[in-house]
Amino acid sequence: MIEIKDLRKKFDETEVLKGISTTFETGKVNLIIGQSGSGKTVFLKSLLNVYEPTSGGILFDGRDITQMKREEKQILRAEIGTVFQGSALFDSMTVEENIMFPLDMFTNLTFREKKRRVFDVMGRVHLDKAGRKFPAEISGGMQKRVAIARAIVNNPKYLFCDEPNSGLDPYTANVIDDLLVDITKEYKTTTIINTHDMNSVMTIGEKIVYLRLGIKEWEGNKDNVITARNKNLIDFVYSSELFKELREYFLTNDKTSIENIVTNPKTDEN
Ligand SMILES: Nc1ncnc2c1ncn2[C@@H]1O[C@H](COP(=O)(O)OP(=O)(O)OP(=O)(O)O)[C@@H](O)[C@H]1O
Repeated sequence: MIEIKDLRKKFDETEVLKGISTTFETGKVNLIIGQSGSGKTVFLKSLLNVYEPTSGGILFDGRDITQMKREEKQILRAEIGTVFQGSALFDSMTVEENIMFPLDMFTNLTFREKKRRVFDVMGRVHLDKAGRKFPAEISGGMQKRVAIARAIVNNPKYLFCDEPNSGLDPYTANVIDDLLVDITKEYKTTTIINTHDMNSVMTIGEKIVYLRLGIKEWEGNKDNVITARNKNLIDFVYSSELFKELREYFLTNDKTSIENIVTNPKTDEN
C-alpha cells in the first residue's frame, strides 16, 4: 500500500502539486488521469523521489520515502519496477540483456540464476523467442512487453507505469492492459499507471485519481466514473462522442458494468 499525505511540489515559485492525499492499495491497479499539464508526471516522479517533494509524506507500506536516508532509499528502489514512456530500452542491448539489467543493478545473483529469472519473465510476457533480438528489431507492443518484463524481473512490490499504452493500436493497448492487471494480481503489486487512455479508465481502473491543476479533483473506480457528477471529470472523460453515448446508455438502460459495454457492445442481434 502507498499512502500519500498532503504532497506538494514547487519548482521555484510555481506550485505544481498542491497538497495531494490519497491511498493506493496492494494488489490493485490505480490510474492517474488528467489533462496535459495537470501534474501526473511530476506526481509519479515525486513518488519515485526523482523529484524531491517540497512537503508531505509518501509511505510505502508505512515507510516514508521523504524521511529516508540514502541507503534506505536504495533498498526501496529495488522493490519498485518502472515502465517509462517510450519503453526506455537500451538500444545496444538485446532483449535478454535489457531484462537482466535490474538484476545486475540490484542483486548479487549468479549469472545462471539471473538467466533463469529472465527466461521466466520472458515466458510470462510471451516473449520466449525474442531474447537475442535488439529493440529496433521488434514491434512497439513487444518493446512494451520487454519493458514490463524488465520491471517485474526483480519481483517488485510496487509497479509504476507512465503512459504504457502510448503509441499502441487499440488491440495491442488492451493486451498490455490485461498483462498489467494479471501481473498486479499475480505479484500482488501496488500498481500506479499514468494514462490518457479512456479505454483503460473504463476497463482496468480499480482506483482512479483525477488530477486537475495540481489538485486531486476526484477519485473513484471505473464504475463510479459513469455516475460521477463532477463536471470537470465528465468534460475530461467524456470528451469523445462515443464515451458520451456509452454514458447515456449506461445511465438510461441498465446498471451493467461499463466494462461489459466496452468489451461486449450490444448489437441488434444480442
Ligand atoms: N522539471 C520541471 N521544472 C519546472 N516545471 C516543471 C518541471 N516538470 C514539470 N513542470 C511543470 O509542471 C506542470 C505539470 O507537468 P506534468 O509533466 O506533470 O504534466 P502531465 O499531467 O504529466 O502532462 P502530460 O499529460 O502532457 O504528460 C507543467 O506546467 C510543467 O511545465
